[in-house]
Amino acid sequence: MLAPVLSETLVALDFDGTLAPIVERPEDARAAPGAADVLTAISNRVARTAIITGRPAAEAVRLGGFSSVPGLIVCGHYGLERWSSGELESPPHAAAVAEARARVEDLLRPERADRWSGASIEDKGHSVAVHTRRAADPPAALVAIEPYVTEIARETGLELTPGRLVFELRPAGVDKGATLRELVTEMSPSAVVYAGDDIGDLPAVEAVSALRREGVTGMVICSEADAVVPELRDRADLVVRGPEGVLEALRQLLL
Ligand SMILES: O=P(O)(O)OC[C@H]1O[C@H](O[C@H]2O[C@H](CO)[C@@H](O)[C@H](O)[C@H]2O)[C@H](O)[C@@H](O)[C@@H]1O
Repeated sequence: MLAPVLSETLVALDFDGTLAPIVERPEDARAAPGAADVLTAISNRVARTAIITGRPAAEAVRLGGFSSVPGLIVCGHYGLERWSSGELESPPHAAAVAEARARVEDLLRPERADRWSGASIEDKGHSVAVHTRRAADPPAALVAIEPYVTEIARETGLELTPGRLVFELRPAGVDKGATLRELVTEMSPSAVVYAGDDIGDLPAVEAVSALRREGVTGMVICSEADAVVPELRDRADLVVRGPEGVLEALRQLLL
């Protein structure tokens, strides 16, 4: 399907769960073995390769080992930041994030945290994430903490974004769909491939559907990581087993 337009294709990829296996501690995540080589091979054949991630852009480059992938664009914080050719564009931090961080730190004090004991904060600068993967009962801890982080989001004017055993508090108005659209506007590709695994990837999947209606060839790859997001799996053209499966699908595109 893509072979005739491969050189005019934009390949956009999520990071955690798609290029990097899910691990217990966010700081321990690394791209699957061979990921940088596959991205290099892809970049040499397509119009553009991009990563669109909830991570800070420079962190995704570092954890992935992607600094020398030719022409790679990394859109961090869902598109708030952009890294390319070693240069990072990043707006000033929103003041509301500092307030949210203090409120979350308070929530996680041991004397308040009985129902989400083991939950941890990830301070991402432009946003704050609350993870429950290391709680005794991670899904129950996520449910228990939800009303409290919802209240923090409401009071600080930040957006609450759910993910894999995580809630993120981040500036509103940016999502992976809008960011994918921006890249398409800049590059006018004939085809778009998007690979993701989580709820935060759904706006990009929606953007691919809209692009198809406009005549752009689209392909969605769903990475089934440690859990499945049915709305994503049901809309995917290809469902693969985690980052290893994503890399294999990308290799197949080159054949
Ligand atoms: O858009 P992504 O690249 O998928 O990033 C989304 C969030 O991923 C990270 O959290 C997830 O992966 C962690 C490491 O495997 C895992 O421990 C956690 O449970 C997952 O939710 C990252 O920590 C967040 O900052 C990203 O926004």
